Amino acid sequence: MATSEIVLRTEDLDLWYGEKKALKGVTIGITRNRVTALIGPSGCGKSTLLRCFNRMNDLVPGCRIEGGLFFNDTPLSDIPDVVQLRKHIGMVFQRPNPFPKSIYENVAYGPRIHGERNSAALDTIVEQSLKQSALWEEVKDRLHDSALSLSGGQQQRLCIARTLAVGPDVILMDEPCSALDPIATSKIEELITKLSEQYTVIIVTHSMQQASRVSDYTGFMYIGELVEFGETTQIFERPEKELTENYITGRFG
Ligand SMILES: Nc1ncnc2c1ncn2[C@@H]1O[C@H](COP(=O)(O)OP(=O)(O)OP(=O)(O)O)[C@@H](O)[C@H]1O
Repeated sequence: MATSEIVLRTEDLDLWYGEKKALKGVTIGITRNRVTALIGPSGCGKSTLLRCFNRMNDLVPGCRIEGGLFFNDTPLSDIPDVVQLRKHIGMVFQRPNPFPKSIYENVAYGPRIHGERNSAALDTIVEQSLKQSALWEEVKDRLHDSALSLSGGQQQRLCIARTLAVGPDVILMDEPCSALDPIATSKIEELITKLSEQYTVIIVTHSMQQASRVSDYTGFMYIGELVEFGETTQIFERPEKELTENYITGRFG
């Protein structure tokens, strides 16, 4: 595969939280404009790996990383400014976490931080981002209402809009539907599929159904190791490793 198709990559990546080794020799390449799902039992290191990609682990005391971690072939450690890095690699968390501000201000916040002051330009970014996150029709008449007045599913789509507003390449999603009901979940899943036309998405999920519905590639992790990685259909229909098969058939979890 041409390197240009790989947007993010790790090479023999180890990570420790103090004495505890949470990632063991993980090598993975994330394909541009595709959805990659990370699955595996609780505590296997899915979120840890996801957080490596936008250096969220930098903030964790005692966390140490060895091995390669690259964004478009540039080592992540060479990128001096994590604010700039996170403009390119945005993140959506498990629980929707809008700021206690208006819907408009939530989306305009990032572009403002990155220097956009023109109000017409901000209006355009807010409208486009809300359209891309499939929220515009529901909120266009109440942009100045508090974001906290939205439902959980709407708040999560607002958080996605907030990420899109700064023009990222990659969107990291850490169990984005785990706090949502089935209808809100299916809206987010539809959105993920649509977003992958333009963005690269990496999603951590506990739901194998969700991984098989939304992703092109799946990585199965177990106790800090990436046991198997490949096209989602292959992982779910013809896993190569017995451990993967045992997990996806529900023999342990
Ligand atoms: N900030 C931290 N400090 C110390 N240990 C941590 C920290 N974050 C995670 N860990 C440990 O690292 C291991 C991997 O955790 P991680 O959250 O990445 O797993 P996960 O697969 O995402 O789990 P879950 O599915 O339950 O969210 C676990 O043993 C966890 O306890």
